[in-house]
Amino acid sequence: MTPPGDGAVELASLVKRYGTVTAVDGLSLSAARGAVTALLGPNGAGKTTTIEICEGFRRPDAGSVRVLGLDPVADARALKPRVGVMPQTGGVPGTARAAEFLRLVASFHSSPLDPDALLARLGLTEHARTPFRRLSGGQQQRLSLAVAVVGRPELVFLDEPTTGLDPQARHATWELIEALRAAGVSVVLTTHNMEEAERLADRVVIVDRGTVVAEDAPAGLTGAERQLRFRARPALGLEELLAALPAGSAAKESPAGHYVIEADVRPELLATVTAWCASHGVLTEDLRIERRTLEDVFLELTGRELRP
Ligand SMILES: Nc1ncnc2c1ncn2[C@@H]1O[C@H](COP(=O)(O)OP(=O)(O)OP(=O)(O)O)[C@@H](O)[C@H]1O
Repeated sequence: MTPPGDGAVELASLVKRYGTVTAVDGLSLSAARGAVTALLGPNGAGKTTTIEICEGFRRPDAGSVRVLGLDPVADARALKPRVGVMPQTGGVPGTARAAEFLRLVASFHSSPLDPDALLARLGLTEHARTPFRRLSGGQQQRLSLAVAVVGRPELVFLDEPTTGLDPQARHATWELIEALRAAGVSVVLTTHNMEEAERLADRVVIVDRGTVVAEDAPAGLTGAERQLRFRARPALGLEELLAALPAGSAAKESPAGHYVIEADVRPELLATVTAWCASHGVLTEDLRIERRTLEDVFLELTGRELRP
């Protein structure tokens, strides 16, 4: 096995089974220090299990784990003050009042952030005295995020930090994550939000069936290839249009009335498509040239079928 690198997180050939289910199946990844690494993957892909192994909450059945160069289980005491954790749910006792609990966590650290300023930043000042279990789902998540970062950790694990948040809270969370990155903190997060991954991540790691299927910077994954997209009336004769395009082009309608042409996008291609539309009495709307989205790449790599 190759020796681990010096990333904030180094995983090599990680395996975790729950009975007959292999949740993590030989997963290797390196999350660079001072960078935001986003794990994307369908439901059940093994993201949470992987993060929980990094947090020392679960032991792998095989493979190696290094977090800030240490073993998350054997070196748990050394890692605790250096690593912040925001679990997918919970993480705070139900009866704990928001501000009291955050101040308590802050008191365990040598140079914490100001808990009240953090509550204000995450829009929780009005709920400072509310017990955790009485907070709304989105407020609970924001408090969990505050708890994860109040100790000025070197590394934070955020499991779906913005799922279920309203747009305001989502943007406040993104800004906080950007500020962490600017301060040199290493961030490993999971998300199902492609916009979030594109906006925040230095590196995106796509996980499927317990293993990494692609990893790169967001722009590296979406590539330089471009597509032509437009809207028009449903059920245009795509085969006929395709026949007019250069060999190797592809065209699809999904959903009805939304067309994508994947081809070498040059001025001549645009001219051919618009000429074909004109000769068939088709008025195109929103005709545009764009890169593949991260969601396109994600669906290509992981397929469209629902996961059990
Ligand atoms: N404690 C457990 N006992 C048994 N099976 C489990 C346990 N935890 C997770 N699994 C199974 O392991 C697989 C991976 O789950 P995991 O929660 O790691 O996926 P995930 O990628 O985080 O999914 P999601 O996007 O839905 O949060 C799933 O098939 C899940 O049902």
